[in-house]
Order: sequence, then C-alpha cells, then structure tokens
Amino acid sequence: MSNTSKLSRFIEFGRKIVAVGRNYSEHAAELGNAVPTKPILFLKPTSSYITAGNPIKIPKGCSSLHHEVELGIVIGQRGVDIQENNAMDYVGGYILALDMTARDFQDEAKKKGQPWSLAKGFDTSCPVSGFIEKEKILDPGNVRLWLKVNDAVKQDGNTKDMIFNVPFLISYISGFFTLEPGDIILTGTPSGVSPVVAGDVIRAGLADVTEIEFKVEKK
Ligand SMILES: O=C(O)/C=C/C(=O)CC(=O)C(=O)O
Ligand SMILES: [Mg+2]
Repeated sequence: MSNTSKLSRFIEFGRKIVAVGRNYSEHAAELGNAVPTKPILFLKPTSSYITAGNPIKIPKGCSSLHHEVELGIVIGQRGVDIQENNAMDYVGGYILALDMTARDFQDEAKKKGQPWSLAKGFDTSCPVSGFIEKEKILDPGNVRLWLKVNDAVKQDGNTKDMIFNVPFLISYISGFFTLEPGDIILTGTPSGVSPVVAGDVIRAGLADVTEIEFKVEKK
C-alpha cells in the first residue's frame, strides 16, 4: 500500500492531534488576547474525531459551543527537530477540520489557570474532511478557509494571515513532540468564531478543494 493511501486512513492510526491557538491576530483580538510571540500548543484526543454523516454533540453543561475552521496538516513521515527549510518534506497531505470549542468551559479554565482539555477535547470536537492529497494544495500559506452556519457566513479567512506559517510550526512542534505519520497539526482559526446551537448546520470549505457539513445536536 502506498504511503498516501495509508495516510488517507489517518483516523485509524490513532496518532496525535496537535493544535495551535491564537495563530491569527484578528482571532486573538476578537477574544481579547494578546498576539503570541511563540506558538501556543494544546492536544486534542483522537477520540474527538468525527467524519461526514456524524453529528457534533454539544457536551453536557456547555452553553456556548463555538466553531473554529482550520487547515490541518497530515504528517507523512517521522521527524524530530525538523529544520524549517525542509519541513514541507514531512507534510503527507491536508485536511479541513473544525476545532469545536466549549467556550464557556475554556473561559472558566482560563480564569482558574487550568488546562483546556475539556473545552477542546470532548467527543465530536474534531470534525474532519477526508484526506486531501499534498499536490492539491500548492501553497498552504495562501489558501482560503470559510465557514457558514445555516448559510450565514461566519468565517472567511486566508492562511496567509497566520502568525506562524506551516514550515515554522512543523519545525517548532517537532522540537518538543516527535512527529509521526498520521499525526495532525491544526493550524489555528481565523476570526469570526461564534456560538452554535442544536439544530444548526455548519458548512465549511477550503478553497475549491473540499467542503464539509456537520449538524449540531444535544448530547
Ligand atoms: O485564548 C482563547 O481565549 C482562545 C483560544 C483558542 O481557542 C485558540 C484556538 O484554538 C485557535 O486560535 O484556533
Ligand atoms: Mg482552534
């Protein structure tokens, strides 16, 4: 089996999801945060993945579930301390993903200085598209990302506005976490995050490469 067809089954590998926070200055500002001087990283469990046809379930006790549309990098080969100048060799492909966030849980955690695991890692918090072959995205540093809730546009950004670009993120992250085939890096969300409620339908797209649709339900 080719490496590409193995990577297309990244969900079955059960590898890491490393997510980057506040990587777009307008998004940092809309939540009242300073622009970071180095990447902010957190992990989402692989049990948070869902694919087309499965609903996003609002976790118990959450009254403010936010959408965050993000470009995901699928790692293609193992790497430690990867240099920025050859970081793109470690990209096996891409996905379009939602970093669903229980914003009220996150706000409470932030106040108490606690981790974001519940806010970001609950079941169904990582809806994903199918695997996108590397060749389909010529420049991950210039690709449009959009998201609609019930046909109203909420997010419409471009990865060129990332504070830390894809090669830098791969290099930085691999200095702390060994990157392995099937790992995902979620590269952060552009501005426009907003709450969704049960019955809403989220649609999102990555340039003209892929679109995803997920319904929101009560747990
Ligand atoms: O600091 C906050 O209030 C929120 C940060 C995030 O949720 C970070 C992200 O996941 C992101 O920027 O994509
Ligand atoms: Mg995010």
